[in-house]
Amino acid sequence: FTTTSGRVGVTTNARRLERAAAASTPSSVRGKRRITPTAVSAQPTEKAVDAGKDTTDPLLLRAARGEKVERVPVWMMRQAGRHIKEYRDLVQKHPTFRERSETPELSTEISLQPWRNYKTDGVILFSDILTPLPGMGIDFTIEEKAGPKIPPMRTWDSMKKMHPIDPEKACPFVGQTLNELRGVVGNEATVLGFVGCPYTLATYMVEGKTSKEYLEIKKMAFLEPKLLHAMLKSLADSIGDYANYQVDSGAQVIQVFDSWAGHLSPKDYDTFAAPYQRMVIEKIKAVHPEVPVIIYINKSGALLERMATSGVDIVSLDWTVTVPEARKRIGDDIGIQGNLDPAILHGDHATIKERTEEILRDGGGRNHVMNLGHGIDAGTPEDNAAFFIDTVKNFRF
Ligand SMILES: Cc1c2[nH]c(c1CCC(=O)O)Cc1[nH]c(c(CCC(=O)O)c1C)Cc1[nH]c(c(CCC(=O)O)c1C)Cc1[nH]c(c(C)c1CCC(=O)O)C2
Repeated sequence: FTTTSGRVGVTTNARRLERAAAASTPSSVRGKRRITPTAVSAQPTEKAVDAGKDTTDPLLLRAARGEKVERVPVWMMRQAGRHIKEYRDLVQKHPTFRERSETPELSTEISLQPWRNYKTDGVILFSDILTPLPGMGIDFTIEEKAGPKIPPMRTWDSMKKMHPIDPEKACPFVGQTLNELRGVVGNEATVLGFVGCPYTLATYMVEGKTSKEYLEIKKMAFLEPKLLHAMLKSLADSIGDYANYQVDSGAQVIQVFDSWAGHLSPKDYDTFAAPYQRMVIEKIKAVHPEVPVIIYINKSGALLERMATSGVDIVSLDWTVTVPEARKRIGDDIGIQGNLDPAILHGDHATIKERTEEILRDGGGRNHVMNLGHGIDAGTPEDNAAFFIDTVKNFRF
């Protein structure tokens, strides 16, 4: 694949768009594009599509397209949620995660909290990677302490209840929230949608909960690979449709999380994770070639080259590699997101500033979106999160 070419900015973007256009059938597919009722007022999406490079578009969106920008944009993974006191107060009144994430008024308010408090360049939908599962016939609950719970699916019989998603029917609250967010933030920030990739979703379905060793899904991979492949394929089809529904409803960038794929050996990653990531990404690019896609995997230091060839526009780094190391390995043409260790936000301001600016200098201000290397820790002082965002916004080369 491509290595350092020295071509940056608009040229890179033009090439990306060419590649994306070649991989799709724009007019016929767009003609059939599903415009949902909630998407009707989301006009800016259409404008961005048609205008291509539009300087009135928000900073993060332009940077994610590979355009030259006036400063590096910044947001934080898992920024909406538990590290914010306003959110924890809201949890008292609305105790279940599903209520908070499936009621548009609540999820809109929670999505906006970090934007109002810190003026982040990105506003991410408050939801979860598991949110679309009931729409595929798989129910889940989230226990505040223990996390997600799903009746484990380990047999062909358990697969019988799985069916393709109809996102508009299954998750209208997601469409409404995204549409509302676009209306509120206008061009002042970029609205991000997100999905979980099939392998990571399957870890929750097969294990039934969060896991450390992933032994049940690995047993399935080695004892009943056909069953796991059937599950992953079914997930990929639905998740691709669900991601497109988010874009139709107003999401301007999509981040795909394959958080736990870093636990696989290279051979198993290539067998059980990569092909299904690609199916999701191709499904998005076939309908929305202009929408930047970001991929995140935890403990992904060994996987950078594989992530860069998944069809995405941006590789989100965890903190186990430096930006220059990543650049050497994946070239200058692809975007990089990250990669401050979230634990550094527990440090003092001098340390936060030093480590943040080091990454910004390493990123060179091109094809770079500043972020953490994983989600913000729940115990992070809000003042430190604010200081991190300000540090990035005040930095100049
Ligand atoms: C705790 C948990 C949930 N769901 C999940 C967990 C992790 C459990 C584990 O370690 O195995 C699974 C999950 N959810 C999300 C991911 C991918 C990101 C990652 O690697 O952390 C993963 C792996 C995205 C998310 N999950 C959530 C968002 C919200 C948007 C954001 O702020 O980024 C995203 C992108 C929100 C979420 N999701 C959940 C809660 C209770 C909350 C809100 C409170 C909070 O934890 O901040 C349930």
